[in-house]
Amino acid sequence: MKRVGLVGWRGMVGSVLMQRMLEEKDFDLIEPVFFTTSQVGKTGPSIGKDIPTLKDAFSIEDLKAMDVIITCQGGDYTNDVFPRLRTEGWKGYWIDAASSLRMAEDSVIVLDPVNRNVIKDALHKGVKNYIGGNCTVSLMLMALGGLFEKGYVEWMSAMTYQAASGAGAQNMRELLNQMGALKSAVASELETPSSAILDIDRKVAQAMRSDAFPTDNFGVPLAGSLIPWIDKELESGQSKEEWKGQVETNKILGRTGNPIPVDGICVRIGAMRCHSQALTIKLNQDIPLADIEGMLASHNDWVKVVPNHRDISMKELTPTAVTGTLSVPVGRLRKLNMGPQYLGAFTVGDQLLWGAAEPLRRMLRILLED
Ligand SMILES: NC(=O)C1=CN([C@@H]2O[C@H](COP(=O)(O)OP(=O)(O)OC[C@H]3O[C@@H](n4cnc5c(N)ncnc54)[C@H](OP(=O)(O)O)[C@@H]3O)[C@@H](O)[C@H]2O)C=CC1
Ligand SMILES: N[C@@H](CC(=O)OP(=O)(O)O)C(=O)O
Repeated sequence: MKRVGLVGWRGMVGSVLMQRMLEEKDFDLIEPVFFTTSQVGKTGPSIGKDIPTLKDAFSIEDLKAMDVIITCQGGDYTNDVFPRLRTEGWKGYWIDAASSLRMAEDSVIVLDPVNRNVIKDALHKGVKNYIGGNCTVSLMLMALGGLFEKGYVEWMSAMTYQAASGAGAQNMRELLNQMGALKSAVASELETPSSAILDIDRKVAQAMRSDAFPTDNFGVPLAGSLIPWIDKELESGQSKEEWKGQVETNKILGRTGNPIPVDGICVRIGAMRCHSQALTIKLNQDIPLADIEGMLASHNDWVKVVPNHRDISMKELTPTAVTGTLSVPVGRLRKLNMGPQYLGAFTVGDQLLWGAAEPLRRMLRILLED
């Protein structure tokens, strides 16, 4: 049995990974060893079998004893520990949720329903580093994999509506506290049906702009508003989240030259853990809509084509419908006014499942099969 070290299993992404590994009985197939940066020697999680107490996630000696390490601990941890482990001669497989190593030459971005061939090729060539993709990119490819697989995408623009969870657990709490603060600011008016809506609106705006509004994590209000910037600012004028769209999509698809252009604007909105994206796709030929729907629907087991009608879109193509599930609905599919090669689409996905944890545990399964 492979000895698999788990780092970051207690965090938000790590907890979702643990839940999925338990559901899929992954622990039956491995000898798990749990690591921590803060609780060395304490009892590990309950996984239905005996495990050693928690080991030090900074101990290169302990980490070196692993055949595989899966980490959801974050980029700072990766940047610190990974180079030291490799310098010390560790030859095991590194599976990571953080972005640090994604664009490295000796790594593969894993999303096996889309790039199983790229992963398999890399394994046979001896590649040891397998990194989960950016959540918006992975969710977009799960939805549109059918079109990319057939080579029909000339370029794509993604306008995103990203959930609070992408910024971290504290940000999810802050979003809810902001919602609560807004409700409290107008609680009595809301209970009085005759109160004027513009007075309510003025009080809400005042609350959002007041210094007392809870913004320690986001820096600005999100509830009742939005944030049109995610991640760092780049010289190109893109946010780093927007930059990832093209480079990661092309790397996942295994395209080395002649990248498919992908660009857009990434926006944080007040959803909890589902990212949504409005996509404009330029096809390289005029493909009938029914064929496009068929290609998308048959690409993988999780994508679901939602017919382009009002009621079903409102019910099934939303964060409310998708949250906590592996389903990736794609809908609002129609040819745009710009011409028959221009396709509009809208997709939603849980950014902690297919956007973060699920590709990692599936990579472990591929290693166990290999
Ligand atoms: N959030 C996201 O959407 C995505 C995140 N990622 C990557 O995953 C990394 C981890 O993200 P995320 O899971 O959100 O990070 P968290 O902040 O939830 O967890 C990170 C670590 O913090 C420590 N920790 C300290 N206090 C607590 C506590 N009260 N509860 C739980 N853990 C605690 C744990 O380490 P210990 O047990 O060692 O103390 C834990 O592993 C990110 O840095 C990013 O690189 C990737 C894709 C999406
Ligand atoms: N940047 C994403 C979350 C994330 O962690 O992305 P990455 O894994 O590319 O750093 C968001 O804020 O929604």
